[in-house]
Amino acid sequence: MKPVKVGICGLGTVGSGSFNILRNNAEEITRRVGRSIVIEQVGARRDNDMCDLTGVNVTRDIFDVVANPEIDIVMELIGGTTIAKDLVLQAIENGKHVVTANKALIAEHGNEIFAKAQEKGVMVAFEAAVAGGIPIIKTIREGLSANRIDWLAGIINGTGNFIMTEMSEKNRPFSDVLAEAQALGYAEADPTFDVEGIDAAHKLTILASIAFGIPLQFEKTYTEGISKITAEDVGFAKDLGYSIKHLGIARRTDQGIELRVHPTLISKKQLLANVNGVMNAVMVKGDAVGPTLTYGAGAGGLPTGSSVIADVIDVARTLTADPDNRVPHLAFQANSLSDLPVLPVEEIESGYFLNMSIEDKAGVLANITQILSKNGISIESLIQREREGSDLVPLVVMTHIVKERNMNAAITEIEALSDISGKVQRIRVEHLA
Ligand SMILES: NC(=O)C1=CN([C@@H]2O[C@H](COP(=O)(O)OP(=O)(O)OC[C@H]3O[C@@H](n4cnc5c(N)ncnc54)[C@H](O)[C@@H]3O)[C@@H](O)[C@H]2O)C=CC1
Ligand SMILES: N[C@@H](CC=O)C(=O)O
Ligand code: NA
Repeated sequence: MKPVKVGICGLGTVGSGSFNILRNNAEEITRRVGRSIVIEQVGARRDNDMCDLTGVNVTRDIFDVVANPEIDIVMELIGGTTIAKDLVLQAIENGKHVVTANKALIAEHGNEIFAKAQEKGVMVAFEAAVAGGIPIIKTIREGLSANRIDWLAGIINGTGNFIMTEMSEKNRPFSDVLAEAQALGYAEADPTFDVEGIDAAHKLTILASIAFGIPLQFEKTYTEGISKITAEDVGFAKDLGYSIKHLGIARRTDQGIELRVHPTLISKKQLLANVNGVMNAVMVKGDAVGPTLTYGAGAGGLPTGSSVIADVIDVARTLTADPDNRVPHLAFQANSLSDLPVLPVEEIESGYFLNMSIEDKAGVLANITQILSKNGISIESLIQREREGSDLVPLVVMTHIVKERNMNAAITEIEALSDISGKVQRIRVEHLA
């Protein structure tokens, strides 16, 4: 059989990892596909020392790749949402299948891209876009397709988890760990995407769409990063039996879909609480299967390349299939997507960990508990400690589950008390059962 011909656009961390996997595992891949997959052309601004480009047709203009009539599959590995969007739309227009690792592109422009791909009868595959090397898209879209998915929750940013782990286990400064994550190729081109939760929000947007059959709605995803978490928060959480993890959570409720990314306290007994470093893990709860957990490297050239090339293989195997019989891009048939609303964050329900600095005098604690009770919030546990050399002492309150709106009202009232210094630190708590 004729070989399948691919064109690689972008030869950075993921591009070079994918290039080397295709080269090094060529024989295994041919045995799996039934024909070989060859690199017809590479579009790169510059060569990459990690790749032996001897004999490879290299162009400095990535649009040469999408125009190349020999190429069946275009791999978009440049990142960003401007040139990458033009490139992918042009590839589709030219009848090429596309494999991408670009979560920002899929989360923000996927609805348009998939509509165009459907019109043209081509596939756009994006396993590498969520949780790097973990086959989570395939797991939800195919492995769990018999289930009504109730919720999913995951550690879906490797850089953030690496930073949190190194800071809490080795007391390393934030900026050092971030610099190391960048050197290792884990971070986004703009690392605030990792640190402020934007990258995780892109990924959660995609996961929620394929789990619940809703259009991609990145702009409605509630997003908080890890930058405001202090060593004191981590210490108190530990004393209470919890770890703080940056989670993406998507949950179906009677009112709609909760879609949120934020630091979260989870019991140390949860498997997720023990996912450290660059590793990612996603729990998915289906009505038939119950809870499942998928775990693996969330970033890095070879792990991410593993997902990119798995997609290339999938596309190569189904090149000749009738487009109507392929797995739909968003797991559900495009004309069967649901208009379930994404809930505003005030409507979500959660437990809360509150950490505040209060004056060490009679009556303050009573005022705080009264405000909480007035807003329908019941306390699960409470820690008050001395702080050496200060009249202000930390007070930590853990609450039972309550609506975010009630918690907002209580925090506003507490912050207005004269015996409270500064803001109340609020971290949500999840029990994931
Ligand atoms: N690094 C990682 O672990 C992961 C990255 N991703 C995604 O994969 C994509 C690529 O990321 P990385 O490989 O980390 O980035 P990178 O910055 O290492 O590589 C991107 C490459 O594309 C090239 N490039 C950009 N614009 C170009 C243009 N117009 N013409 C030619 N070359 C161009 C750059 O020169 C660079 O070599 C991004 O969408 C990223 O979000 C997804 C999962 C994991
Ligand atoms: N910057 C991302 C890369 C993979 O998606 C991360 O750290 O998870
Ligand atoms: Na993946």
